Amino acid sequence: TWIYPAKKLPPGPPGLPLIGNLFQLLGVQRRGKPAIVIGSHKVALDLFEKRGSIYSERPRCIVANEIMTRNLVFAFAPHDNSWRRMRRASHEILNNQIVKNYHKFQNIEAVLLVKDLSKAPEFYIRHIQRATTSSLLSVIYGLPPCPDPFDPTLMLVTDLTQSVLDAAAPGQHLVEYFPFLRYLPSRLCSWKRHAEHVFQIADSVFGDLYRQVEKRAERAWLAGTLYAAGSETTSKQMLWFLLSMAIYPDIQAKAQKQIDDIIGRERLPNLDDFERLPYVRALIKELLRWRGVGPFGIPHALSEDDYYEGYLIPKGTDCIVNVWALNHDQDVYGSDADFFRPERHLDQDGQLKLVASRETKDEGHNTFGFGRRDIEKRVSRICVGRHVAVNSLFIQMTCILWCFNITPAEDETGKPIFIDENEMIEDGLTVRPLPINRYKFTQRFPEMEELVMNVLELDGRDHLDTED
Ligand code: HEM
Repeated sequence: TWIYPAKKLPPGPPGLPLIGNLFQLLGVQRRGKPAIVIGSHKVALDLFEKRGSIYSERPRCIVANEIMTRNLVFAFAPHDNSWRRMRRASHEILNNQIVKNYHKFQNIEAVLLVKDLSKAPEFYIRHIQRATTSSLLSVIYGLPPCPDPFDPTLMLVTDLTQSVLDAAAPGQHLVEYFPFLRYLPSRLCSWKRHAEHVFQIADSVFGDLYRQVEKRAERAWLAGTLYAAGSETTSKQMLWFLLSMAIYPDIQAKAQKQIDDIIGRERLPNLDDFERLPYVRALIKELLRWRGVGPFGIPHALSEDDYYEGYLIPKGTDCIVNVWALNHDQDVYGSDADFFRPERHLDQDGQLKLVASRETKDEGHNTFGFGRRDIEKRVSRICVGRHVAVNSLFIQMTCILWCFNITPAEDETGKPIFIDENEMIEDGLTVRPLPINRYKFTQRFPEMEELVMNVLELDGRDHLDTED
């Protein structure tokens, strides 16, 4: 990071690292590319929402976008007509109204999830990935649930998504700063061979999935993008949920009390309970705020010169938001912003309320990114899958809390292991908790298994036994 030399450009940090600084707007250079790092709600709102039409470009990303996915993943693609077509098409199938049609898939996946957790809790990460990914297979491709947590296609899509996320993280490859390296022959560059290999595999996997439902392969990558973008993010957010429940038992107990009061023990929760469980919804908002999976979101870029507060921001500038800092801003969330406290999203009657900042809209966090909601079909880059994501989180979390008490696993001496909420693994653009086997799932009442099997039987899914 260097200070940008020209006087009228935003001020740079004298030797400060990029992450964690408290400036509202920093002008920096990343190996010759102009960039700004935004650390304030006001600046993010001014630039990405009020001036969204020119701040919705994506930075050029040679490896992730041009080689690995040939501009076909619209999440990283330029803000052009092809992006507009794909954005509009995904809005049509993922908007707030239409997502109600997917409740049935999400409900049944959550029931399969708790069944898997009770049978083989040691594979909790795979169970969560399976449930999230499989419900997206149903939403996007109309395919039936995939019961096997080790299904080769699901595992391949997880690996492909990880390769793209890694390659898209700022600073991963020298070629992003010296674009002429792109023209070196593949045999001389392992990064290029890897990127081309990822493209071949992804093209064949997405093509095969798409051909199972329709012959028109040209939309295979659009569907593949939604599938890949949604599965990794939502599963990692669920891993943070398990961690938060294990280390905040009082919050777990409050959520369970509301679930027990409203739903009782005679039936499992489903997505029709959404409005009736404000504490669980506040818990989701708080989870996305406190440990959002994307600490820097996806960078935007500026498509024409702009002046802001007297500073020139040149066309082509990369715009990175320190989403983590915004989500932990004490001016917005108070002096306890670093703590996990769902109550901050509730009023004195226990109903959801807007947290202090109008900039976060009704979401109460910035983890789904930026852009105007009213014109999101045409301009905005805000996460197009956020309604499906919140519904998946809601039903998976509610079913787990209804069935189990989540506690830290015990060590060989029988003592609960210590789980550090600040330890995390960075996977390119996303973060997740450490993957050690660290939770105990204790059934809350004996009739649980029978009720779960009844639901699966009624749905015709009782034959889906993952142990086979
Ligand atoms: C907890 C879950 C999720 C999180 C935290 C998340 C977060 C994000 C973020 C930060 C962005 C970038 C926004 C920006 O540029 O300002 C984004 C974009 C996107 N998300 Fe999500 N997402 C989640 C789930 C999903 C799901 C379930 C889907 C699909 C079903 C999805 C599809 C997409 C797509 C396609 C984009 C690119 C939008 C564009 O560039 O126009 N996401 N998401």
